Amino acid sequence: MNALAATNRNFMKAARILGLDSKIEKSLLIPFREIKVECTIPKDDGTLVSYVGFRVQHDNARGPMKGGIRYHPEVDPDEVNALAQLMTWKTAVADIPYGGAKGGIGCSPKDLSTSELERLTRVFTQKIHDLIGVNADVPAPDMGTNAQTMAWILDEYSKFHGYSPAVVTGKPIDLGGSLGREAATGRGVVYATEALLAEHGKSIKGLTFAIQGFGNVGSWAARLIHERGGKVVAVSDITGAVKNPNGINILDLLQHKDATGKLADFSGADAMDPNDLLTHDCDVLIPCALGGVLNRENAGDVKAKFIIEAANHPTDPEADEILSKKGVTILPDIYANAGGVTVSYFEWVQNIQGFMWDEEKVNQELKRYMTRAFHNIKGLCKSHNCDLRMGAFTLGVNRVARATLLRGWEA
Ligand SMILES: NC(=O)C1=CN([C@@H]2O[C@H](COP(=O)(O)OP(=O)(O)OC[C@H]3O[C@@H](n4cnc5c(N)ncnc54)[C@H](O)[C@@H]3O)[C@@H](O)[C@H]2O)C=CC1
Ligand SMILES: O=C(O)CCC(=O)C(=O)O
Repeated sequence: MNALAATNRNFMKAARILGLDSKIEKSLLIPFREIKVECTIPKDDGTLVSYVGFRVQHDNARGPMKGGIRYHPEVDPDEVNALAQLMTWKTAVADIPYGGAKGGIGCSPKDLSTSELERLTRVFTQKIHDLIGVNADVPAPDMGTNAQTMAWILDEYSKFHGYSPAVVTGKPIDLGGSLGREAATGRGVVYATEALLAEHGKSIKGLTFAIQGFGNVGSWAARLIHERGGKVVAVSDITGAVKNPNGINILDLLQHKDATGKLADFSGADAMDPNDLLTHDCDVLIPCALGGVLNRENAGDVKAKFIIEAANHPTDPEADEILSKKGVTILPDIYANAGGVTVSYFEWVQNIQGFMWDEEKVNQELKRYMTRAFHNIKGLCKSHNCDLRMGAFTLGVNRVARATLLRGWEA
């Protein structure tokens, strides 16, 4: 099932549990605005090449729209639409004053030079600058983008609108980025995991973890789990996969990856088939890469008892059903990976106030927001007798529906 059909299905299930009327349902499902732009840039050799960029602004009932920008060859309008909708529910679950948006460019960032990436980002910003803004829509990094990408957007946007650091989050610290934002999604994943495990009388220490994706989210989650005494027994990324039943030394693996650009040939672990990562023997599985990776083909073979959805939409609804029948507990994306956008909110607040928080305060507040959201979700699981995904969806959808009604937008 494609990402949009799956996301709509989860939304409809939540809407039924909440008893929303059909007018509200429709108003919440249809995106506020969908933008598609052509971005033509000269390559370093002088030839022209065109890319298609998207920004979907899903909903702004609770505040400015918020969400990352992805650079990946498989970016398509339906997926961006689904990811924008997920952002609306995610910001509401985290209870931060935002709506949802997402953007992307269909390109392969690893095949572009730094100057080509800069030109592409600047052209994309020129095409969307009048539709984003500090109080309208605030982009951030996602797969294939990073703090440097945000710096280029900030600079290009500022040429049109004056210096506006709060127009993007996930910026470099030197340009008003927040301490702790780079690690925030992975750190939030770890706080969420701790909250879930505590409910089951367990802790990270001594449990085994398999992690798919070793970029921003995966590498930070792995490092913090390792720090807490969890055993990361398998890690994969686009370059390959490694395993060690006694636990991989993540700091050494990070050094190896930095030095060689790949996971393979790491002396502290054995090579494994990346296709086996999701079904590897472990207590906790953390997908931190692409969407739709858990599906009806592999869900039956998953060995983990807990899945923490650090990636967006890693679990297809068919896999959801199979896994729940097997008794696997899934912590859903719109909660589990909300740490990134939560610290993005702290960054935006700091920029607007012109005041910088220290990292300890950022991490403390992040933990408070993640723990509060977990207890809010559990409360709804109890009252609606539903799983964690529906607990999170009903929490987010209800908050957005209430704001929509209060603003008189239901007609
Ligand atoms: N960066 C952020 O703050 C947030 C990211 N997310 C989600 O987390 C996921 C990862 O994002 P980032 O870490 O930021 O991206 P990234 O670009 O930093 O890293 C992506 C990682 O996935 C790996 N990967 C790509 N294709 C793969 C494959 N077929 N098999 C195994 N690994 C593969 C890459 O090699 C890389 O290690 C995405 O789903 C993103 O939407 C969610 C919330 C916030
Ligand atoms: O930090 C942000 O604004 C958005 C992060 C994001 O794209 C996500 O949570 O999926």
